[in-house]
Amino acid sequence: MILSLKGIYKSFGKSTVLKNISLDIDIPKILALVGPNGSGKSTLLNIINNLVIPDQGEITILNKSNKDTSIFKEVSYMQDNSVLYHYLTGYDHLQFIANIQGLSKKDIVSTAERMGITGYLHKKVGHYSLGMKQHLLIAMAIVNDPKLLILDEPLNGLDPTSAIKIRKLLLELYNEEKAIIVSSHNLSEIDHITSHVVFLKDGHIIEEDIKQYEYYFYLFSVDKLERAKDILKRNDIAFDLMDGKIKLDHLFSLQDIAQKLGNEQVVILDIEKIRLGTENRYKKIFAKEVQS
Ligand SMILES: Nc1ncnc2c1ncn2[C@@H]1O[C@H](COP(=O)(O)OP(=O)(O)OP(=O)(O)O)[C@@H](O)[C@H]1O
Repeated sequence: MILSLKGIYKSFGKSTVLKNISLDIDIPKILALVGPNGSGKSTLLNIINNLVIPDQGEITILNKSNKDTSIFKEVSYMQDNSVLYHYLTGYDHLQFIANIQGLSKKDIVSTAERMGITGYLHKKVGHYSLGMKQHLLIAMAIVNDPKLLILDEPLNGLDPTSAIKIRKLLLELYNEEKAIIVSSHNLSEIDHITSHVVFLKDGHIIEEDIKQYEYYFYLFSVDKLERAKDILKRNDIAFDLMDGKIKLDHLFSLQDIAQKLGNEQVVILDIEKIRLGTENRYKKIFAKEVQS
């Protein structure tokens, strides 16, 4: 097990942000941590990285306590760009990590090449755009080739081309047998890059395999709902109701359904083909928050 959380609690004053969080992560895995602003994502990531001390609970990384300094070569934590020094160059930042981690100049150069930042590596960070800073932060996180990579909002400020490149990089790292935890608000990106999602809601986690979101369904609006339900039941066609519409699995033949309803004077007003996806799952889990 690369990371194991057991019974983590954390409060700030009277507000309990994390309640009995337990989670096991093995390699290879790309896991997204998702939740509304203030739900405790950064607090949880900080706790994993021993930057915030939980009130209760245990964190082990590669079967060692997260307080054991020997694990620092195996873990990287990318925070937001406030950790960067504007008066230093990108190279200075990478060299600083290389010195601590006992890495060579070759490691810096190859990481810079992999991240496509060689062209501005010797410029001061104060002159970097948001996307350039983001590339440097990721370079700093991967230069030591860690087994566990924790990235807080890695796609922040990236244009579509850069986002596609980072997505590719994460998949490469996954194929190199890493475990990656990504905190992100970008739900459509999560569909592309992750295998599992952990939703943080009211201090608890809901962990799900993303595969279950990958199915499509149809939503039919009809003029005579009761008659349509009756027709489907008589024809042994399984359906659900959603927002006053008929929800059907995508495997049914649209033509066949339309014919059966039409034969009995039910008019189809609209048909939507919907992919469940992380965003729709999020809307369901956080229905109250989304509506308010
Ligand atoms: N050091 C602290 N002192 C007091 N309260 C804190 C502290 N750190 C976090 N909090 C509170 O804990 C809650 C969770 O904050 P956290 O930053 O972990 O949320 P988040 O999910 O990362 O939010 P966002 O998506 O906005 O980054 C918030 O209500 C925040 O105000």
